[in-house]
Amino acid sequence: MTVLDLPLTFLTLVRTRAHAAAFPVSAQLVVVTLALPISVFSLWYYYLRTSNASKAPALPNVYVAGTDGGKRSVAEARKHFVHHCGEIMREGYEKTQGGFFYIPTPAGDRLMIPTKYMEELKNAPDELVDFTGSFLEMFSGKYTTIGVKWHLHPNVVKKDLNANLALILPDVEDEVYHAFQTLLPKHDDWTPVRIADLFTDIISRASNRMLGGKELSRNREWTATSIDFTTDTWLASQRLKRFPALLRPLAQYWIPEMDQVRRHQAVARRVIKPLMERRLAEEDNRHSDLLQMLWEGARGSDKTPDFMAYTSLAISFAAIRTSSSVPTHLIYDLCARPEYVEPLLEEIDKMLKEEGGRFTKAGLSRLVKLDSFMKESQRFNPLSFLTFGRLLHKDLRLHDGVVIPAGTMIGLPAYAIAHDPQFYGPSPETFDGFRHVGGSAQFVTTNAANLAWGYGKHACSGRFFAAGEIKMIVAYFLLHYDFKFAKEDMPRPANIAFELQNMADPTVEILVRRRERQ
Ligand code: HEM
Repeated sequence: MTVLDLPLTFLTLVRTRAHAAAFPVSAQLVVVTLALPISVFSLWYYYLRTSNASKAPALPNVYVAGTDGGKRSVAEARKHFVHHCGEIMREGYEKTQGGFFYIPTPAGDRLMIPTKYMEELKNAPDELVDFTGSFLEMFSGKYTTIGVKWHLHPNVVKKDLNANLALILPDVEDEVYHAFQTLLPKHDDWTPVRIADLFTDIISRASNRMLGGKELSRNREWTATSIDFTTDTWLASQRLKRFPALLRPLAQYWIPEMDQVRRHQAVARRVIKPLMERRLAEEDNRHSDLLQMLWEGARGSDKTPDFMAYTSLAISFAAIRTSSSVPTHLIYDLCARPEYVEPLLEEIDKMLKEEGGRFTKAGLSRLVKLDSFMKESQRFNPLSFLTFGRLLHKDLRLHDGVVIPAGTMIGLPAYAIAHDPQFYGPSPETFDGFRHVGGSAQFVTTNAANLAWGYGKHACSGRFFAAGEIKMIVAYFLLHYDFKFAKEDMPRPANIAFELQNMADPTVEILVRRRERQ
Protein backbone atom coordinates (compact mmCIF):
# COMPACT_ATOMS: atom_id res chain seq x y z
CA MET A 1 0.00 0.00 0.00
CA THR A 2 1.43 3.41 -0.99
CA VAL A 3 0.93 6.67 0.79
CA LEU A 4 -1.71 7.53 -1.83
CA ASP A 5 -3.78 4.42 -1.26
CA LEU A 6 -5.29 5.65 1.98
CA PRO A 7 -6.88 8.82 0.55
CA LEU A 8 -7.89 6.76 -2.50
CA THR A 9 -9.81 4.37 -0.29
CA PHE A 10 -11.31 7.38 1.39
CA LEU A 11 -12.48 8.92 -1.88
CA THR A 12 -13.87 5.65 -3.15
CA LEU A 13 -15.72 5.18 0.12
CA VAL A 14 -17.25 8.66 -0.03
CA ARG A 15 -18.19 8.24 -3.67
CA THR A 16 -19.83 4.88 -3.29
CA ARG A 17 -21.62 6.02 -0.18
CA ALA A 18 -22.70 9.36 -1.53
CA HIS A 19 -26.04 8.08 -2.79
CA ALA A 20 -26.68 5.54 -0.08
CA ALA A 21 -29.57 6.30 2.22
CA ALA A 22 -27.76 5.00 5.29
CA PHE A 23 -24.22 6.30 5.83
CA PRO A 24 -22.74 4.52 8.83
CA VAL A 25 -21.55 6.69 11.69
CA SER A 26 -18.11 5.06 11.61
CA ALA A 27 -17.69 6.05 7.93
CA GLN A 28 -18.81 9.60 8.72
CA LEU A 29 -16.11 9.76 11.38
CA VAL A 30 -13.50 8.65 8.82
CA VAL A 31 -14.72 11.36 6.44
CA VAL A 32 -14.57 14.08 9.06
CA THR A 33 -11.17 12.96 10.32
CA LEU A 34 -9.63 12.88 6.86
CA ALA A 35 -11.44 15.81 5.26
CA LEU A 36 -9.49 18.52 7.06
CA PRO A 37 -5.94 17.34 6.30
CA ILE A 38 -6.93 16.59 2.70
CA SER A 39 -8.44 20.06 2.24
CA VAL A 40 -5.34 21.74 3.66
CA PHE A 41 -3.16 19.56 1.46
CA SER A 42 -5.26 20.46 -1.63
CA LEU A 43 -5.10 24.17 -0.95
CA TRP A 44 -1.35 23.98 -0.50
CA TYR A 45 -0.93 22.22 -3.83
CA TYR A 46 -3.37 24.57 -5.52
CA TYR A 47 -1.21 27.44 -4.27
CA LEU A 48 1.94 25.75 -5.59
CA ARG A 49 0.33 25.11 -8.95
CA THR A 50 -0.99 28.63 -9.47
CA SER A 51 2.19 30.21 -8.18
CA ASN A 52 4.11 28.05 -10.63
CA ALA A 53 1.87 29.23 -13.50
CA SER A 54 2.59 32.84 -12.61
CA LYS A 55 6.37 32.28 -12.50
CA ALA A 56 8.41 34.49 -14.85
CA PRO A 57 8.79 32.95 -18.33
CA ALA A 58 11.96 30.89 -18.84
CA LEU A 59 13.41 33.10 -21.62
CA PRO A 60 13.95 36.66 -20.36
CA ASN A 61 12.84 39.69 -22.41
CA VAL A 62 10.48 37.68 -24.58
CA TYR A 63 7.10 39.30 -25.21
CA VAL A 64 4.08 37.70 -23.51
CA ALA A 65 1.22 37.89 -26.04
CA GLY A 66 -2.22 38.93 -24.88
CA THR A 67 -0.87 41.58 -22.53
CA ASP A 68 -1.55 44.10 -25.30
CA GLY A 69 1.65 46.05 -24.73
CA GLY A 70 1.09 46.24 -20.95
CA LYS A 71 -2.64 47.11 -20.96
CA ARG A 72 -3.49 43.67 -19.55
CA SER A 73 -1.61 41.83 -16.80
CA VAL A 74 -0.20 38.34 -17.52
CA ALA A 75 -2.81 36.88 -15.15
CA GLU A 76 -5.58 38.62 -17.12
CA ALA A 77 -4.01 37.49 -20.40
CA ARG A 78 -4.15 33.88 -19.14
CA LYS A 79 -7.88 34.20 -18.57
CA HIS A 80 -8.36 35.92 -21.92
CA PHE A 81 -6.45 33.08 -23.63
CA VAL A 82 -9.15 30.53 -22.79
CA HIS A 83 -11.50 31.82 -25.53
CA HIS A 84 -9.20 34.10 -27.55
CA CYS A 85 -6.11 32.07 -28.39
CA GLY A 86 -6.25 32.93 -32.13
CA GLU A 87 -6.40 36.65 -31.45
CA ILE A 88 -3.61 36.50 -28.84
CA MET A 89 -1.44 34.46 -31.16
CA ARG A 90 -1.82 36.93 -34.01
CA GLU A 91 -1.07 39.85 -31.73
CA GLY A 92 2.15 38.17 -30.51
CA TYR A 93 3.20 37.15 -34.01
CA GLU A 94 2.62 40.62 -35.46
CA LYS A 95 4.24 42.46 -32.55
CA THR A 96 7.39 40.32 -32.68
CA GLN A 97 7.33 40.04 -36.50
CA GLY A 98 7.38 36.28 -36.32
CA GLY A 99 9.96 36.16 -33.50
CA PHE A 100 9.87 34.41 -30.13
CA PHE A 101 6.84 35.12 -27.96
CA TYR A 102 4.95 33.44 -25.15
CA ILE A 103 1.31 32.41 -25.21
CA PRO A 104 0.00 32.68 -21.66
CA THR A 105 -2.07 29.59 -20.81
CA PRO A 106 -3.57 28.72 -17.42
CA ALA A 107 -1.22 25.69 -17.31
CA GLY A 108 1.89 27.83 -17.90
CA ASP A 109 3.44 29.77 -20.76
CA ARG A 110 4.08 28.18 -24.15
CA LEU A 111 6.97 29.47 -26.19
CA MET A 112 6.22 30.21 -29.85
CA ILE A 113 9.33 29.71 -31.93
CA PRO A 114 10.20 31.43 -35.23
CA THR A 115 9.93 29.26 -38.35
CA LYS A 116 13.66 29.73 -39.05
CA TYR A 117 14.32 27.02 -36.44
CA MET A 118 11.90 24.48 -37.93
CA GLU A 119 14.48 22.62 -39.97
CA GLU A 120 16.83 21.94 -37.07
CA LEU A 121 13.94 20.82 -34.86
CA LYS A 122 11.90 18.74 -37.28
CA ASN A 123 13.85 15.50 -36.83
CA ALA A 124 15.25 16.08 -33.34
CA PRO A 125 15.19 12.94 -31.14
CA ASP A 126 12.07 12.48 -29.01
CA GLU A 127 14.20 12.18 -25.87
CA LEU A 128 15.04 15.86 -26.43
CA VAL A 129 12.09 17.36 -28.35
CA ASP A 130 9.11 15.26 -27.34
CA PHE A 131 5.92 15.08 -29.41
CA THR A 132 3.79 12.84 -27.20
CA GLY A 133 4.88 14.80 -24.11
CA SER A 134 2.73 17.73 -25.24
CA PHE A 135 -0.30 15.42 -25.66
CA LEU A 136 0.33 13.82 -22.31
CA GLU A 137 0.17 17.25 -20.74
CA MET A 138 -2.79 18.50 -22.76
CA PHE A 139 -4.97 15.40 -22.29
CA SER A 140 -3.71 14.24 -18.87
CA GLY A 141 -2.36 11.13 -20.60
CA LYS A 142 -1.16 9.62 -17.35
CA TYR A 143 -4.82 8.93 -16.57
CA THR A 144 -6.63 9.01 -19.93
CA THR A 145 -3.77 7.11 -21.74
CA ILE A 146 -3.61 9.73 -24.55
CA GLY A 147 -0.01 9.85 -25.73
CA VAL A 148 1.04 6.73 -23.80
CA LYS A 149 2.60 3.92 -25.88
CA TRP A 150 2.03 5.86 -29.07
CA HIS A 151 4.72 4.26 -31.16
CA LEU A 152 3.11 1.56 -33.32
CA HIS A 153 0.28 3.34 -35.12
CA PRO A 154 2.21 6.46 -36.26
CA ASN A 155 4.75 4.25 -38.03
CA VAL A 156 2.21 1.85 -39.52
CA VAL A 157 -0.01 4.68 -40.78
CA LYS A 158 3.03 6.41 -42.29
CA LYS A 159 4.50 3.35 -43.99
CA ASP A 160 1.72 0.87 -44.65
CA LEU A 161 -1.58 2.73 -44.77
CA ASN A 162 -0.18 5.39 -47.08
CA ALA A 163 1.36 2.79 -49.39
CA ASN A 164 -1.97 0.93 -49.63
CA LEU A 165 -4.40 3.80 -50.06
CA ALA A 166 -5.45 2.80 -53.57
CA LEU A 167 -6.41 -0.63 -52.19
CA ILE A 168 -8.31 0.74 -49.18
CA LEU A 169 -10.24 3.63 -50.75
CA PRO A 170 -12.82 1.51 -52.69
CA ASP A 171 -14.10 0.08 -49.39
CA VAL A 172 -14.21 3.55 -47.89
CA GLU A 173 -16.17 4.75 -50.93
CA ASP A 174 -18.67 1.92 -50.39
CA GLU A 175 -19.02 2.89 -46.73
CA VAL A 176 -19.55 6.58 -47.58
CA TYR A 177 -22.40 5.68 -49.97
CA HIS A 178 -23.93 3.36 -47.41
CA ALA A 179 -23.63 5.96 -44.64
CA PHE A 180 -25.30 8.73 -46.66
CA GLN A 181 -28.15 6.43 -47.65
CA THR A 182 -28.70 5.36 -44.05
CA LEU A 183 -28.21 8.69 -42.33
CA LEU A 184 -29.70 11.09 -44.85
CA PRO A 185 -32.73 9.40 -46.36
CA LYS A 186 -34.34 10.88 -49.48
CA HIS A 187 -36.23 14.07 -48.64
CA ASP A 188 -37.88 16.05 -51.41
CA ASP A 189 -38.51 18.93 -49.02
CA TRP A 190 -35.91 21.04 -47.31
CA THR A 191 -35.00 19.29 -44.04
CA PRO A 192 -32.96 20.80 -41.18
CA VAL A 193 -29.79 18.79 -40.51
CA ARG A 194 -27.02 19.30 -37.96
CA ILE A 195 -24.22 18.63 -40.37
CA ALA A 196 -21.53 18.54 -37.66
CA ASP A 197 -23.24 15.41 -36.28
CA LEU A 198 -23.91 14.01 -39.75
CA PHE A 199 -20.29 14.31 -40.88
CA THR A 200 -18.94 12.98 -37.58
CA ASP A 201 -21.10 9.91 -38.01
CA ILE A 202 -20.08 9.42 -41.65
CA ILE A 203 -16.38 9.96 -40.91
CA SER A 204 -16.54 7.49 -38.05
CA ARG A 205 -18.08 4.80 -40.27
CA ALA A 206 -15.68 5.48 -43.16
CA SER A 207 -12.59 5.57 -40.89
CA ASN A 208 -13.64 2.39 -39.12
CA ARG A 209 -14.13 0.64 -42.45
CA MET A 210 -10.50 1.53 -43.13
CA LEU A 211 -9.50 0.32 -39.65
CA GLY A 212 -11.26 -3.03 -39.45
CA GLY A 213 -13.77 -3.52 -42.27
CA LYS A 214 -17.56 -3.74 -42.01
CA GLU A 215 -17.34 -5.55 -38.68
CA LEU A 216 -16.30 -2.23 -37.14
CA SER A 217 -17.97 0.30 -39.41
CA ARG A 218 -21.43 -1.27 -38.93
CA ASN A 219 -21.05 -1.89 -35.18
CA ARG A 220 -22.93 1.03 -33.58
CA GLU A 221 -21.53 0.47 -30.09
CA TRP A 222 -18.00 0.72 -31.46
CA THR A 223 -18.62 3.70 -33.79
CA ALA A 224 -20.20 5.58 -30.86
CA THR A 225 -17.15 4.85 -28.72
CA SER A 226 -14.76 5.83 -31.51
CA ILE A 227 -16.53 9.21 -31.70
CA ASP A 228 -17.03 9.89 -28.00
CA PHE A 229 -13.67 8.70 -26.73
CA THR A 230 -12.03 11.96 -27.86
CA THR A 231 -14.62 14.23 -26.27
CA ASP A 232 -14.72 12.24 -23.06
CA THR A 233 -10.93 12.14 -22.67
CA TRP A 234 -10.83 15.87 -23.22
CA LEU A 235 -13.61 16.49 -20.67
CA ALA A 236 -11.97 14.12 -18.20
CA SER A 237 -8.68 15.90 -18.62
CA GLN A 238 -10.29 19.31 -18.05
CA ARG A 239 -11.91 18.02 -14.86
CA LEU A 240 -8.70 16.36 -13.68
CA LYS A 241 -6.75 19.59 -14.15
CA ARG A 242 -8.97 21.29 -11.59
CA PHE A 243 -7.30 19.07 -9.00
CA PRO A 244 -3.77 19.69 -7.82
CA ALA A 245 -1.38 17.27 -9.56
CA LEU A 246 -0.77 15.25 -6.43
CA LEU A 247 -4.45 14.50 -5.94
CA ARG A 248 -5.12 13.42 -9.52
CA PRO A 249 -4.25 9.74 -8.88
CA LEU A 250 -7.25 9.79 -6.55
CA ALA A 251 -9.45 12.18 -8.47
CA GLN A 252 -9.41 9.89 -11.51
CA TYR A 253 -11.69 7.52 -9.56
CA TRP A 254 -13.96 10.30 -8.49
CA ILE A 255 -14.97 12.16 -11.61
CA PRO A 256 -17.71 10.73 -13.87
CA GLU A 257 -15.88 11.67 -17.10
CA MET A 258 -13.10 9.21 -16.21
CA ASP A 259 -15.75 6.51 -15.83
CA GLN A 260 -16.73 7.25 -19.41
CA VAL A 261 -13.11 6.93 -20.57
CA ARG A 262 -12.83 3.57 -18.82
CA ARG A 263 -16.15 2.51 -20.36
CA HIS A 264 -14.77 3.26 -23.86
CA GLN A 265 -11.67 1.23 -23.05
CA ALA A 266 -13.92 -1.68 -22.03
CA VAL A 267 -15.90 -1.38 -25.29
CA ALA A 268 -12.63 -1.43 -27.26
CA ARG A 269 -11.56 -4.61 -25.51
CA ARG A 270 -15.00 -6.18 -25.98
CA VAL A 271 -15.14 -5.41 -29.72
CA ILE A 272 -11.55 -5.48 -30.99
CA LYS A 273 -10.11 -8.38 -29.01
CA PRO A 274 -12.56 -11.07 -30.25
CA LEU A 275 -12.26 -9.67 -33.78
CA MET A 276 -8.48 -10.13 -33.64
CA GLU A 277 -8.80 -13.55 -32.03
CA ARG A 278 -11.18 -14.71 -34.79
CA ARG A 279 -8.77 -13.46 -37.41
CA LEU A 280 -5.85 -15.23 -35.79
CA ALA A 281 -7.81 -18.49 -35.86
CA GLU A 282 -8.52 -18.16 -39.60
CA GLU A 283 -6.42 -20.23 -41.93
CA ASP A 284 -6.16 -17.58 -44.58
CA ASN A 285 -5.76 -14.54 -42.35
CA ARG A 286 -5.58 -11.79 -44.99
CA HIS A 287 -7.50 -8.57 -44.55
CA SER A 288 -6.96 -5.29 -46.38
CA ASP A 289 -7.28 -2.94 -43.47
CA LEU A 290 -5.26 -1.02 -40.92
CA LEU A 291 -5.76 -3.56 -38.11
CA GLN A 292 -4.10 -6.18 -40.30
CA MET A 293 -1.21 -3.80 -40.98
CA LEU A 294 -0.90 -2.97 -37.28
CA TRP A 295 -0.78 -6.66 -36.39
CA GLU A 296 1.92 -7.32 -38.96
CA GLY A 297 3.91 -4.29 -37.81
CA ALA A 298 3.65 -5.10 -34.07
CA ARG A 299 6.59 -6.65 -32.25
CA GLY A 300 7.08 -8.27 -28.83
CA SER A 301 4.56 -7.30 -26.17
CA ASP A 302 2.66 -5.11 -28.66
CA LYS A 303 1.58 -8.15 -30.67
CA THR A 304 -1.53 -8.91 -28.61
CA PRO A 305 -5.27 -8.45 -29.27
CA ASP A 306 -5.31 -6.29 -26.14
CA PHE A 307 -2.78 -3.85 -27.57
CA MET A 308 -4.75 -3.76 -30.84
CA ALA A 309 -7.81 -2.69 -28.82
CA TYR A 310 -5.79 0.03 -27.11
CA THR A 311 -4.31 1.22 -30.40
CA SER A 312 -7.75 1.30 -32.07
CA LEU A 313 -8.77 3.95 -29.55
CA ALA A 314 -5.60 5.91 -30.29
CA ILE A 315 -6.48 5.80 -34.02
CA SER A 316 -10.05 6.93 -33.25
CA PHE A 317 -8.62 9.82 -31.26
CA ALA A 318 -6.33 10.85 -34.12
CA ALA A 319 -8.72 10.30 -37.00
CA ILE A 320 -12.36 11.08 -36.28
CA ARG A 321 -13.12 14.39 -34.59
CA THR A 322 -10.14 15.85 -36.48
CA SER A 323 -11.39 14.83 -39.93
CA SER A 324 -15.08 15.52 -39.35
CA SER A 325 -14.41 19.18 -38.56
CA VAL A 326 -13.12 19.76 -42.12
CA PRO A 327 -16.33 19.00 -44.10
CA THR A 328 -18.39 20.78 -41.43
CA HIS A 329 -16.39 24.01 -41.79
CA LEU A 330 -16.34 23.58 -45.54
CA ILE A 331 -20.14 23.34 -45.87
CA TYR A 332 -20.57 26.39 -43.61
CA ASP A 333 -18.14 28.21 -45.92
CA LEU A 334 -19.99 27.03 -49.03
CA CYS A 335 -23.36 28.09 -47.62
CA ALA A 336 -21.87 31.55 -47.16
CA ARG A 337 -20.38 31.48 -50.70
CA PRO A 338 -22.76 29.44 -52.87
CA GLU A 339 -21.11 30.75 -56.07
CA TYR A 340 -18.36 28.12 -55.58
CA VAL A 341 -20.76 25.14 -55.76
CA GLU A 342 -21.18 25.04 -59.56
CA PRO A 343 -17.45 25.12 -60.48
CA LEU A 344 -16.77 22.45 -57.87
CA LEU A 345 -19.55 20.27 -59.26
CA GLU A 346 -18.24 20.64 -62.81
CA GLU A 347 -14.83 19.44 -61.70
CA ILE A 348 -16.29 16.47 -59.80
CA ASP A 349 -18.53 15.49 -62.74
CA LYS A 350 -15.63 15.62 -65.19
CA MET A 351 -13.43 13.49 -62.94
CA LEU A 352 -16.17 10.89 -62.38
CA LYS A 353 -16.74 10.59 -66.16
CA GLU A 354 -13.02 9.96 -66.64
CA GLU A 355 -12.87 7.42 -63.81
CA GLY A 356 -15.96 5.39 -64.75
CA GLY A 357 -18.08 6.88 -61.97
CA ARG A 358 -15.64 5.90 -59.17
CA PHE A 359 -13.75 7.97 -56.61
CA THR A 360 -10.33 6.54 -57.34
CA LYS A 361 -7.14 7.72 -55.65
CA ALA A 362 -5.88 9.18 -58.95
CA GLY A 363 -9.22 10.86 -59.66
CA LEU A 364 -9.43 12.40 -56.20
CA SER A 365 -5.98 13.91 -56.64
CA ARG A 366 -7.23 15.71 -59.77
CA LEU A 367 -9.95 17.57 -57.82
CA VAL A 368 -7.71 20.62 -57.58
CA LYS A 369 -10.49 23.16 -57.05
CA LEU A 370 -11.97 21.14 -54.22
CA ASP A 371 -8.48 20.65 -52.79
CA SER A 372 -7.91 24.42 -52.87
CA PHE A 373 -11.26 25.18 -51.26
CA MET A 374 -10.53 22.66 -48.49
CA LYS A 375 -7.16 24.27 -47.89
CA GLU A 376 -8.59 27.79 -47.80
CA SER A 377 -11.36 26.69 -45.44
CA GLN A 378 -8.74 25.08 -43.18
CA ARG A 379 -6.57 28.25 -43.30
CA PHE A 380 -9.44 30.19 -41.72
CA ASN A 381 -10.78 27.35 -39.57
CA PRO A 382 -7.91 25.21 -38.29
CA LEU A 383 -8.38 22.42 -35.81
CA SER A 384 -5.72 23.91 -33.57
CA PHE A 385 -4.27 27.41 -33.45
CA LEU A 386 -0.88 25.97 -32.58
CA THR A 387 0.87 22.95 -34.08
CA PHE A 388 4.27 21.33 -33.64
CA GLY A 389 3.61 21.23 -29.88
CA ARG A 390 6.71 19.73 -28.29
CA LEU A 391 8.05 19.40 -24.75
CA LEU A 392 11.79 19.95 -24.28
CA HIS A 393 13.38 17.41 -21.96
CA LYS A 394 16.83 19.02 -22.02
CA ASP A 395 18.20 22.53 -22.60
CA LEU A 396 18.11 23.13 -26.33
CA ARG A 397 20.86 25.19 -28.01
CA LEU A 398 19.76 26.56 -31.39
CA HIS A 399 22.08 27.30 -34.33
CA ASP A 400 22.47 30.99 -33.39
CA GLY A 401 23.29 30.29 -29.74
CA VAL A 402 19.80 30.86 -28.25
CA VAL A 403 19.25 28.34 -25.44
CA ILE A 404 15.70 27.24 -24.56
CA PRO A 405 15.58 25.68 -21.10
CA ALA A 406 14.49 22.11 -20.39
CA GLY A 407 10.83 21.83 -19.41
CA THR A 408 9.70 24.48 -21.93
CA MET A 409 6.64 23.66 -24.02
CA ILE A 410 7.25 25.00 -27.53
CA GLY A 411 5.03 25.32 -30.60
CA LEU A 412 4.59 27.01 -33.96
CA PRO A 413 1.95 29.76 -34.25
CA ALA A 414 0.29 28.02 -37.23
CA TYR A 415 -2.84 30.18 -37.28
CA ALA A 416 -0.91 33.46 -37.30
CA ILE A 417 1.44 32.16 -40.01
CA ALA A 418 -1.59 31.19 -42.14
CA HIS A 419 -2.49 34.89 -42.27
CA ASP A 420 0.99 36.30 -42.89
CA PRO A 421 1.15 38.42 -46.10
CA GLN A 422 4.69 37.09 -46.56
CA PHE A 423 3.12 33.73 -47.46
CA TYR A 424 -0.40 34.68 -48.58
CA GLY A 425 0.09 37.85 -50.63
CA PRO A 426 -1.36 41.29 -50.09
CA SER A 427 -4.79 40.10 -48.98
CA PRO A 428 -4.40 37.17 -46.57
CA GLU A 429 -7.68 38.15 -44.88
CA THR A 430 -9.68 37.52 -48.05
CA PHE A 431 -11.29 34.09 -48.35
CA ASP A 432 -10.37 33.08 -51.89
CA GLY A 433 -11.57 29.50 -52.41
CA PHE A 434 -9.45 28.89 -55.50
CA ARG A 435 -6.37 30.75 -54.22
CA HIS A 436 -4.24 27.59 -54.18
CA VAL A 437 -5.19 26.21 -57.64
CA GLY A 438 -2.01 25.94 -59.74
CA GLY A 439 0.21 26.64 -56.71
CA SER A 440 2.79 24.25 -55.35
CA ALA A 441 1.03 23.69 -52.00
CA GLN A 442 -1.90 21.30 -51.74
CA PHE A 443 -4.24 20.46 -48.87
CA VAL A 444 -1.75 17.87 -47.55
CA THR A 445 1.40 19.98 -47.98
CA THR A 446 3.46 20.72 -44.88
CA ASN A 447 6.00 23.55 -45.00
CA ALA A 448 6.73 26.86 -43.25
CA ALA A 449 3.51 28.41 -44.59
CA ASN A 450 1.29 25.33 -44.14
CA LEU A 451 1.41 24.00 -40.63
CA ALA A 452 -2.13 22.70 -40.11
CA TRP A 453 -0.75 19.14 -40.11
CA GLY A 454 2.27 19.94 -37.97
CA TYR A 455 5.77 19.53 -39.30
CA GLY A 456 8.72 17.15 -39.47
CA LYS A 457 8.89 13.51 -38.50
CA HIS A 458 5.68 13.65 -36.45
CA ALA A 459 3.62 15.60 -39.02
CA CYS A 460 0.19 13.99 -39.41
CA SER A 461 0.80 10.69 -41.18
CA GLY A 462 -2.95 10.16 -41.69
CA ARG A 463 -3.40 13.30 -43.80
CA PHE A 464 -3.33 11.49 -47.16
CA PHE A 465 -6.11 9.17 -46.03
CA ALA A 466 -8.01 12.09 -44.45
CA ALA A 467 -7.80 14.15 -47.65
CA GLY A 468 -9.17 11.29 -49.81
CA GLU A 469 -11.94 10.44 -47.37
CA ILE A 470 -13.02 14.08 -46.95
CA LYS A 471 -13.00 14.71 -50.71
CA MET A 472 -15.25 11.69 -51.28
CA ILE A 473 -17.70 12.82 -48.60
CA VAL A 474 -17.87 16.43 -49.75
CA ALA A 475 -18.10 15.44 -53.44
CA TYR A 476 -20.92 12.99 -52.69
CA PHE A 477 -22.78 15.63 -50.69
CA LEU A 478 -22.42 18.25 -53.43
CA LEU A 479 -23.55 15.79 -56.12
CA HIS A 480 -26.63 14.55 -54.31
CA TYR A 481 -27.92 17.37 -52.12
CA ASP A 482 -28.89 21.02 -52.27
CA PHE A 483 -28.11 22.86 -49.08
CA LYS A 484 -28.40 26.34 -47.61
CA PHE A 485 -28.48 28.21 -44.31
CA ALA A 486 -31.85 28.13 -42.53
CA LYS A 487 -32.16 31.92 -42.93
CA GLU A 488 -31.23 33.77 -46.07
CA ASP A 489 -29.19 36.52 -44.43
CA MET A 490 -27.48 34.24 -41.94
CA PRO A 491 -23.73 34.93 -41.58
CA ARG A 492 -21.17 32.13 -41.59
CA PRO A 493 -21.45 30.56 -38.10
CA ALA A 494 -18.72 31.71 -35.73
CA ASN A 495 -16.30 29.07 -34.47
CA ILE A 496 -15.95 28.08 -30.84
CA ALA A 497 -12.45 28.59 -29.49
CA PHE A 498 -11.33 26.83 -26.33
CA GLU A 499 -7.68 27.19 -25.38
CA LEU A 500 -5.65 25.90 -28.36
CA GLN A 501 -8.62 24.26 -30.04
CA ASN A 502 -10.98 25.69 -32.57
CA MET A 503 -14.31 23.98 -33.26
CA ALA A 504 -17.13 24.42 -35.75
CA ASP A 505 -20.38 25.28 -33.96
CA PRO A 506 -22.04 21.84 -33.72
CA THR A 507 -25.52 23.22 -33.11
CA VAL A 508 -26.00 24.88 -36.50
CA GLU A 509 -28.75 23.39 -38.68
CA ILE A 510 -28.43 23.48 -42.44
CA LEU A 511 -31.41 22.94 -44.72
CA VAL A 512 -30.77 19.95 -46.97
CA ARG A 513 -32.77 18.57 -49.92
CA ARG A 514 -31.99 15.62 -52.17
CA ARG A 515 -30.76 16.89 -55.54
CA GLU A 516 -32.16 15.35 -58.70
CA ARG A 517 -29.23 14.69 -61.05
CA GLN A 518 -29.68 14.72 -64.83
C1 HEM B 1 -8.31 16.71 -40.94
C2 HEM B 1 -7.89 15.70 -40.22
C3 HEM B 1 -6.64 15.71 -39.40
C4 HEM B 1 -5.91 16.75 -38.90
C5 HEM B 1 -6.19 18.25 -39.03
C6 HEM B 1 -4.77 16.17 -38.21
C7 HEM B 1 -3.80 16.92 -37.57
C8 HEM B 1 -2.69 16.38 -36.96
C9 HEM B 1 -1.66 17.15 -36.30
C10 HEM B 1 -1.64 18.67 -36.17
C11 HEM B 1 -0.75 16.28 -35.81
C12 HEM B 1 0.52 16.63 -35.01
C13 HEM B 1 1.68 16.89 -35.95
C14 HEM B 1 2.85 17.63 -35.36
O1 HEM B 1 2.76 18.11 -34.23
O2 HEM B 1 3.89 17.76 -36.04
C15 HEM B 1 -1.18 14.94 -36.18
C16 HEM B 1 -0.50 13.78 -35.88
C17 HEM B 1 -0.95 12.53 -36.22
N1 HEM B 1 -2.08 12.20 -36.94
FE1 HEM B 1 -3.39 13.50 -37.72
N2 HEM B 1 -4.83 14.81 -38.32
C18 HEM B 1 -5.95 14.48 -39.04
C19 HEM B 1 -6.38 13.22 -39.41
C20 HEM B 1 -5.71 12.05 -39.13
C21 HEM B 1 -6.12 10.73 -39.55
C22 HEM B 1 -7.35 10.42 -40.41
C23 HEM B 1 -5.21 9.85 -39.04
C24 HEM B 1 -5.15 8.34 -39.18
C25 HEM B 1 -5.56 7.66 -40.19
C26 HEM B 1 -4.21 10.62 -38.33
C27 HEM B 1 -3.11 10.09 -37.70
C28 HEM B 1 -2.14 10.84 -37.05
C29 HEM B 1 -1.00 10.25 -36.39
C30 HEM B 1 -0.70 8.75 -36.30
C31 HEM B 1 -0.24 11.30 -35.88
C32 HEM B 1 1.08 11.19 -35.10
C33 HEM B 1 2.20 11.17 -36.11
C34 HEM B 1 3.55 10.82 -35.46
O3 HEM B 1 3.67 10.76 -34.25
O4 HEM B 1 4.52 10.61 -36.20
N3 HEM B 1 -4.56 11.95 -38.40
N4 HEM B 1 -2.37 15.03 -36.88
